[in-house]
Amino acid sequence: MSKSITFKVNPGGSLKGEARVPGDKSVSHRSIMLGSLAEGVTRVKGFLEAEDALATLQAFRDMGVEIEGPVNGELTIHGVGKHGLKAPEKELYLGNSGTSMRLLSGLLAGQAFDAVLTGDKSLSGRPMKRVTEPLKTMGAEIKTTEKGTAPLRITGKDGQLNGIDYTMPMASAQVKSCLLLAGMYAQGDTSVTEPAPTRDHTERMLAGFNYPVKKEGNKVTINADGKLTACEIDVPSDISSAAFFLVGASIAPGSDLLLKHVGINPTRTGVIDILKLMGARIEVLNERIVGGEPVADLHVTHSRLNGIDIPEELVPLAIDEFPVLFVAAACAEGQTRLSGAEELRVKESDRIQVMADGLKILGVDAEPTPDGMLIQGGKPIGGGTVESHGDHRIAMAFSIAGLKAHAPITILDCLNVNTSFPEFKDLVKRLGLDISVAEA
Ligand SMILES: O=C(O)C1=C[C@@H](OP(=O)(O)O)[C@@H](O)[C@H](O)C1
Ligand SMILES: C=C(OP(=O)(O)O)C(=O)O
Repeated sequence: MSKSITFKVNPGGSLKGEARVPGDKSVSHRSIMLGSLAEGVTRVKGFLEAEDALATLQAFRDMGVEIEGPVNGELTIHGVGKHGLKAPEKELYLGNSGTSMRLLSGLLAGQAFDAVLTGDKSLSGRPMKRVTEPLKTMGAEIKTTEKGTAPLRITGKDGQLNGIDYTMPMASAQVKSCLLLAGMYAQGDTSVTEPAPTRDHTERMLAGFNYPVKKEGNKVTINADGKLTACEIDVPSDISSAAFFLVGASIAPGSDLLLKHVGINPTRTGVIDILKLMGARIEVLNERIVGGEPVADLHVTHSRLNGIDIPEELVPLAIDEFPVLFVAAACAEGQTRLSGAEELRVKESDRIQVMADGLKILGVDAEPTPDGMLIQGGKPIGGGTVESHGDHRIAMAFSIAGLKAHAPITILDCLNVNTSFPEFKDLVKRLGLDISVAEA
């Protein structure tokens, strides 16, 4: 029986102190995938011990990879080499994780065995044709439901995939990474061109494992000629988790927070740029490179925010941060307009509709549009009961809204916070939010 969890947030407070949020989810997924395919033993530090990354870990155990840990975020992966995975005895269940399913579809298309990928209700409703169509052009055999959704039934085409030169119709790091992983098993070059820059953790980590990958402008190219050599991976803290605190400290008077060791890869820092355009006070301190990824400490204090038109080029660079950025917009003076963000409609929930519905319940003037939202901010935020629709980022975003609300906020269906940030409620409470959890 799955339990249900409700967050109850009392209004007001500020966020103060120092924190290190958990490891980056995107980097954690990729550390398991590439570590498993490498030759030798890969050691990972800072791994995200949350359901999504653990689903990827379990999938590789199910394909015969010996992985020790995680213990305090540390893993030891005994790589089996590019051709060493074994046929799983059962379906690979990937829970709520779009990244696991889309990246694995590419990786498994060229194996010497068949596999079936399944997920929870939310993941089973998300579009998979964006990966299965280009993979089929490469010669892959993958069956979806009629709607183009999971389960994905993959017939391994060992040695029979061909490279392609593919221009993505949407800016998606998952599609790009899926095709690059398939390209490691294809004859000839596989090139992926992106319409706008997206997170490049796959490319960086491939280079870290010494696998040749070429980048020219917005085109990335790979082929099957390389091999992965085991390495050490230090996963930075997830800027997508830090985002809740960046917004919380910006909107709550008296806040002063230091967030340590946050990944500031330029393909992920849209949230900092957008908040700064709104007038946020965020200092990027102690910048350094850790295991091929830029990292810094972020110091954020309260400031007055103004509404803005969010530049469209920043959208893919902040794609997971919009639920909480909508809360920032609700607290900012004047109008904030988001456009060019239709991808938000196909995440764990329809993040445009679900946020607009919840903000309206709290008395915020929020109008959804097909590809974004219009928010008239600066008026008092009220209390009420909102639905997270089982989407972790919605649950955490409405919790942060409590800092500026005038009455308690109850958020239903919050169990899925465990997919990316199981420590959220304890950490945000320690830093100053009056949050409690009720289980049913
Ligand atoms: O590649 C990744 O790790 C991710 C890419 C993004 O998805 P899209 O590629 O669908 O934009 C993002 O929303 C997701 O949380 C993680
Ligand atoms: C969209 C997300 O993840 P995924 O696509 O991996 O489910 C997210 O974490 O916000």
